[in-house]
Amino acid sequence: MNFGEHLIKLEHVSFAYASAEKAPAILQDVNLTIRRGEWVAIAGTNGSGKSTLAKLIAMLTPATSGELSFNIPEQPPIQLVFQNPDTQVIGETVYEDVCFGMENYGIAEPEIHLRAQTALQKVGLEALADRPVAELSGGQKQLLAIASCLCMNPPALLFDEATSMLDPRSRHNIIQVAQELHREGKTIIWITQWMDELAWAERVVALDQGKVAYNGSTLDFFYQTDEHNQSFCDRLGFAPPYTVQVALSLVNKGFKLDSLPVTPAELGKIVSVHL
Ligand SMILES: Nc1ncnc2c1ncn2[C@@H]1O[C@H](COP(=O)(O)OP(=O)(O)OP(=O)(O)O)[C@@H](O)[C@H]1O
Repeated sequence: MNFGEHLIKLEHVSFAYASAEKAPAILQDVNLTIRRGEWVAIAGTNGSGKSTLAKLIAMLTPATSGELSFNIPEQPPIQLVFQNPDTQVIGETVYEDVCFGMENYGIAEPEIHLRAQTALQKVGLEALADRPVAELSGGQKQLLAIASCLCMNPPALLFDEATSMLDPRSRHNIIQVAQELHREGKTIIWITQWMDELAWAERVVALDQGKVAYNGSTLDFFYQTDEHNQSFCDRLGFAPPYTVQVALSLVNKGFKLDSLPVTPAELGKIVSVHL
């Protein structure tokens, strides 16, 4: 797949907290390019530096050394969806909340209304516009957080473990909304510890103790093995998603699969050829 020009580029970027001078840097010599329209997943164990990298990419904190360049004329360039939607909710009602950021940006009233309606529709919350935010479920609050981001019309959205507090149905909803936004051309940066969520990404960047341990295709992350028959996913200490486990088990039993799946739908298609 061909992506547009680079949106964000990190060259030899390191980050250390001033308060932890003697400890190793949280991010070490990170080189990374994110292109316009791409879906990049950033994975890694607890403490590997994912959220720190998110803060740098979102310009919330400066790097200690190295260079970050942004090729984003739009304002605001990136919007973030955090793990806990309660940290992002400000308004009393759904409608008020979704309008808050736009008011702060000085967007004119008729435009605010139009954007709010469009964004709420996109995440399926239009019927709840007058509902107090306090009465929303966690999943609905997360959809509201996404709607608030969309109102600002950023070219890129960064989801920092945005599904980790949600039940499977709400998780599915959020992923579907993100997929739709990606189809519309938004750049998606998806931070996660859920290996099955990597399936939607075009590229996986895996962090290990602050360093980029892998930067490549999702397929290779799960299926390319070293001399010890360990994939990148195995080496980072994660269990591969169920789809990959089933495919590997079929291959081990002697099935010749035409291609290797990362999503359940791909697995279904491949297996149906053998029926
Ligand atoms: N304010 C701080 N001062 C010093 N060290 C910090 C601070 N905030 C985070 N750290 C350390 O930075 C490291 C990376 O944290 P970060 O939150 O980026 O990791 P993460 O991969 O997002 O982890 P998780 O999956 O648990 O959210 C951790 O070792 C953490 O303890």
